[in-house]
Amino acid sequence: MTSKKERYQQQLRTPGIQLRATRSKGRHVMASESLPKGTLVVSEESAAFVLLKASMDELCLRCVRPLDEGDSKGQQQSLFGSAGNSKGVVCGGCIKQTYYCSSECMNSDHERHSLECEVVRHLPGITAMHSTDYALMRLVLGVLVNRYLETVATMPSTRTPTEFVFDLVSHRKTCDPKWLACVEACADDFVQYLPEHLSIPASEIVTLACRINSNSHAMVDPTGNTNQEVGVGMFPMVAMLNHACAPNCSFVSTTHGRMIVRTLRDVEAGEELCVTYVDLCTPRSERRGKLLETKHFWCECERCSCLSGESEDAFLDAILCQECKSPSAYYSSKDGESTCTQCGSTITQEQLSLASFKAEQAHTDAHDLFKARHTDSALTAYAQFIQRFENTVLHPNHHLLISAYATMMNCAQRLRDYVSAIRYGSRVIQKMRPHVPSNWPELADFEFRMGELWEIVGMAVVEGIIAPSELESLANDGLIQVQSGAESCQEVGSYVVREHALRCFETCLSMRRVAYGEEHVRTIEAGEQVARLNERDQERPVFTEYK
Ligand SMILES: C[S@@+](CC[C@H](N)C(=O)[O-])C[C@H]1O[C@@H](n2cnc3c(N)ncnc32)[C@H](O)[C@@H]1O
Repeated sequence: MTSKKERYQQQLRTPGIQLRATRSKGRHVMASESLPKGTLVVSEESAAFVLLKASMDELCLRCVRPLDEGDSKGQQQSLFGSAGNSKGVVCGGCIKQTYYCSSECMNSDHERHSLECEVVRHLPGITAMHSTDYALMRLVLGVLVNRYLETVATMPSTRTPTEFVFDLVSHRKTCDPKWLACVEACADDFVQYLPEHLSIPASEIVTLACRINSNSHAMVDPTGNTNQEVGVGMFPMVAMLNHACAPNCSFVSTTHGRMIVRTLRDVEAGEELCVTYVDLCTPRSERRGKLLETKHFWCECERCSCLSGESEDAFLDAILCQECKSPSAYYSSKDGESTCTQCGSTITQEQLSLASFKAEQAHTDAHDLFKARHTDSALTAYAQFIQRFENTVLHPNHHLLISAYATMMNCAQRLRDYVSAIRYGSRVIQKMRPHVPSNWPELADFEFRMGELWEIVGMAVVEGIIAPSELESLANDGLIQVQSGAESCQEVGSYVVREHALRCFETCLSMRRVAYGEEHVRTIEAGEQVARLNERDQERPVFTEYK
């Protein structure tokens, strides 16, 4: 008989990586030898996963491919009754909640789905009645079904065994009581519908829901086209990695629902391998608050323990000194008064809070317009926000500015103002870089988008749609060398594509090789762009439009 620890270590197959457990850190993953950047730490198939409601009729529940890529395109068939979708194959038994790309996928999932179908049918009603998350309860069901199938398995499975899910921390005692009360009421109804062989006390359903809540991972668009979250799954080995606000690893989902963790930089033997559970560009207090609320611990990582002024972290929510406006200064607060670390001028705590509040309010107003798709008005509101607060009130690396420029980039792209989108995008990269590790996947995505934008702009110049003089705003920002004026549109445009688009795609490629690995669809996509531009070419650019 192998011990539980050995079974865990067998799952973490990578040499040089060890699972440890201590009182202060709980279980965690260590590098037992030095690991170069880009080392695959874990590659795991979920113990169970579900698709979010918005993706349910877009992706196959079996292979997670888009439904219209399956061979049953346009067919309407069902193992359980009538079907009503023009894409893929739908189960009529649980009424538009389970779709497959092909009848092969449907048939191979039949044994599993037949165990859950009846409960799934009632799930929208049960979860709505108790204000409980549908995906959470469907994942509870998925785990129970997979656990049952493991006990009767005749076929070897590549999935991580569900026994590891039942070992994860639940934090049930420290959960939000209101949330817990809803889940408890929901569990009471839920167990009524469970078939006999899945039967389990309602209280255990609640603990399982808490485990899922504390340890699940979002799965993103498997096509690699967007960062949209499409599903959520249980990856118990990935869940062994603790959090740090300056992580040395990141996790990304792959096509077909796997989750992989890779090192982002060279790691020394004896270092703990960590990922992040929160957005790294949010201020320390926000990160800590979110971790406390959702993961039930107070973050004491190196970045959070750094004293103000010793790290860039202090600037994420810093108000500029109203006297000296120095970007290397911040207000140090004591006894209700804040003193500038550079010039010593003081400001009251109320004045400081008011300045932050006004900036946050203006930012929220602009963002609301964006969400309502009033793109022109949103862009105007953001421009006013920038004019009013950047360099006067907010520190240049303030998190609201990062978020504002990222949304302005989206707005400009929606409005097909690609030159402005480049300007905003370059600000995002510049402001984000100090707060994220090298080879950070999100930063690589921005580089890719910048590559696309530079190529669009370059080709538009070649074709005379954009005059070279229109690039002046980029030249003023130091983003492009000013041309002498003697060059033709063809020369200027080609220069833009070669020197800017290609460089961005190359940067993205080298980052994704580390964070995603050579075989990931996103690395391949970046490699293809580099190869295409290197071979260049008179063809028009192929780009995905931002919606
Ligand atoms: C996904 S699990 C990580 C594995 C966990 N240590 C275990 O023993 O199962 C997340 C939980 O680990 C703990 N944790 C993760 N990172 C931590 C950190 N930096 N400091 C303290 N606790 C942490 C918290 O209890 C958190 O809810």
